[in-house]
Amino acid sequence: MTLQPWATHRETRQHGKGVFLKNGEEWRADRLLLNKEVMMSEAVRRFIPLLDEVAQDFCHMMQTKVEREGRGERGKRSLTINPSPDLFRFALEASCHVLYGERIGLFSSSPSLESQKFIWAVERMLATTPPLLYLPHRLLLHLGAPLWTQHASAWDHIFTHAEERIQRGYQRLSHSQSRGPEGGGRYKGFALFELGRNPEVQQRVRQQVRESWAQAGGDPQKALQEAPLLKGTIRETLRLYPVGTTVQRYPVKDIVLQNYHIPAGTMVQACLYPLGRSAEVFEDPLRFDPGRWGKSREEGQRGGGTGFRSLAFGFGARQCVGRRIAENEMQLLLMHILLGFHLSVPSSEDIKTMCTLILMPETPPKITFTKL
Ligand code: HEM
Repeated sequence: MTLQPWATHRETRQHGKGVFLKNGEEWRADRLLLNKEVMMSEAVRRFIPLLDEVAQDFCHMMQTKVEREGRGERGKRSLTINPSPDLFRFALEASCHVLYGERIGLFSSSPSLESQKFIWAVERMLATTPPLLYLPHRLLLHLGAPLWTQHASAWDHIFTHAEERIQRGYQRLSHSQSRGPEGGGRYKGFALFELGRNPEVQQRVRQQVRESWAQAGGDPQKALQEAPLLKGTIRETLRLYPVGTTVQRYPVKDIVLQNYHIPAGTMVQACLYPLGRSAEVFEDPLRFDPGRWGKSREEGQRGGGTGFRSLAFGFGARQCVGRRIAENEMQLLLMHILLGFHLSVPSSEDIKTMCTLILMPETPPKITFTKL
């Protein structure tokens, strides 16, 4: 698996590498700057209202949709849909609002051509990445494979879109070349599904959210702080459905792991899917229980006392730089959905998943939204 052709293409286009592709001191300097912009508590305080605005707009859009297309008595209508396309738009709209300080209008019934093209580019880029990672690049070039051309032009479009916005003077963040919205819609779908098929859990989370929202006086950050089950829901979702399925490291010196000698430079991967479902690590691992994360670190969980159980965003200095954006975006979305809708599922059978670049449902689950 190689990222080299992508890195070379970016160099040709003078797009720079970004933290994702850099290493060593070069990486550290950029990363420290980015941490200030999107990871530190001051930055989080600044961007939460932006995410909250998008989450509330998403729910208004859903309210209108349920009212217009749903069944049942007016004011209490239900609509069963595969919400993935809407959630994907939400993830893009929310990330762009934070990164560029600009809304791109994806909830509109007729988004601008520019926004549509941006969505197509992101979709195209995501769809073409997995095969390109595993097929020999020279062969693809030799065959004149359209896959690579499509991939490269999708990235070009994403960069142009970002650069235009940055040029317009919005200085939220220098373009991070993020793996950003990847998977953004996906794990939200998994979360809605688990809440839908676990009505008691859903009710418990909603109860906490109602109380915290009522007490927060419209301050979204305060509301999240007082509703820890929301964060637990995210962790629980990513435990069972880790969108990035592995975390990788290359030890800088020889180490011994579980009595295996690992030479320096060997790629070592933690496989998050089996980890999250292991009875050696989590008590009753298949139970969706957001409350398990609120308990003291070791209570209700098995194994030694390392705390390295929630690894979906990686760990340490190289952990996901978009983590605070993704966590808060998701919590705010769930908060507003739970305040406005009851969720249920037409089928509570386990979702079959497949792993391409990220973990995806074989068939996205359908969710019934009923207005409260
Ligand atoms: C559910 C959402 C997301 C998940 C599960 C996720 C997961 C991850 C993981 C596992 C890593 C590797 C961490 C490590 O090796 O320790 C990573 C890195 C990264 N992520 Fe995310 N990510 C998400 C959303 C985002 C968002 C929204 C952005 C940007 C806005 C982003 C930008 C990045 C970047 C730039 C890196 C590379 C950081 C570096 O190497 O310094 N991610 N992500």
